[in-house]
Amino acid sequence: MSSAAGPVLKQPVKLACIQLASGADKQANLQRAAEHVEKAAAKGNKIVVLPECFNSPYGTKYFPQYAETLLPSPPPAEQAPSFHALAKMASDNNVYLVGGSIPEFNPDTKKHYNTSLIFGPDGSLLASHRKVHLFDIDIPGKVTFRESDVLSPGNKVTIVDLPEYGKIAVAICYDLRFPELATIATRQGAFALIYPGAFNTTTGALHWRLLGQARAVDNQIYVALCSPARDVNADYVAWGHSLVVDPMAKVLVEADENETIVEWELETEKIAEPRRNIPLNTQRRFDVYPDVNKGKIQFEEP
Ligand SMILES: NC(=O)CC(=O)C(=O)O
Repeated sequence: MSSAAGPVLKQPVKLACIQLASGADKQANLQRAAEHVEKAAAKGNKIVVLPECFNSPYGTKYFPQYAETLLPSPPPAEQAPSFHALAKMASDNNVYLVGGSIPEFNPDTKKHYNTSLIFGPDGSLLASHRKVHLFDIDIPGKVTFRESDVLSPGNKVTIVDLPEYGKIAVAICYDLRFPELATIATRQGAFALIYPGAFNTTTGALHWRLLGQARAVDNQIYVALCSPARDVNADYVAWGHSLVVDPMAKVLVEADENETIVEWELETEKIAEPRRNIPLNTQRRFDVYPDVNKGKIQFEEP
């Protein structure tokens, strides 16, 4: 559904990306995430974001090992410790929590997914997003990765309504490279595109910041990218550099590669002004590009 009014941020809101250093111990990762969510909340952040695969190392061999079964929802505690830890982090700290992503297993279909769980301040699950575009690339001598060896893709654009603030869109890492998903989310009224992600030292150096700025300027809304901290001893070395970009594509805050929290207050007028001054929203020519999906099609997921 297209939002005639465009993206709306109802009031200023502080957003934090936690650039978490995580390792092989899931319980320790959850504990560390909880400590950082508490720190971010204590500084007034109301939307807190964790990185992709924050509860495990990132790699196809790890997905089945760390996967949790998330259905039925809410799942039994022993089946989904990360789900329950995230719910508690959100409710203990009264924040909206974009819970990075975790590997998910659906025992009915026998499929694995890379899934982000989004919780409200009361600890209830508001939405989940399964990575739509799987990270299958081969840059010889640099980085080869095939998520599709193990994972299945999600098949929807994920918009989450935060009643006091407005709508956010959540997608995961490689999804950032696909502008269509971002523009559909924007037309549905999202004021921010939030991507837990884990680019690497090859593609991160080339494209992470550029893509964050590109999605922001394409859509004239905020973009937040949340990476794990870099661990040079990991199988997959994350780029780090979590950042927040404004609707004019200015990078407002950016981490280096170390564990840290980046935060920024998002402002209503910072969205409204560029949209008044450069009114892309009313100038689109869908008559010239009729193959563009105007965001009406949503697929149900099992
Ligand atoms: N890890 C990803 O999903 C994406 C990535 O690293 C890239 O696009 O580059």
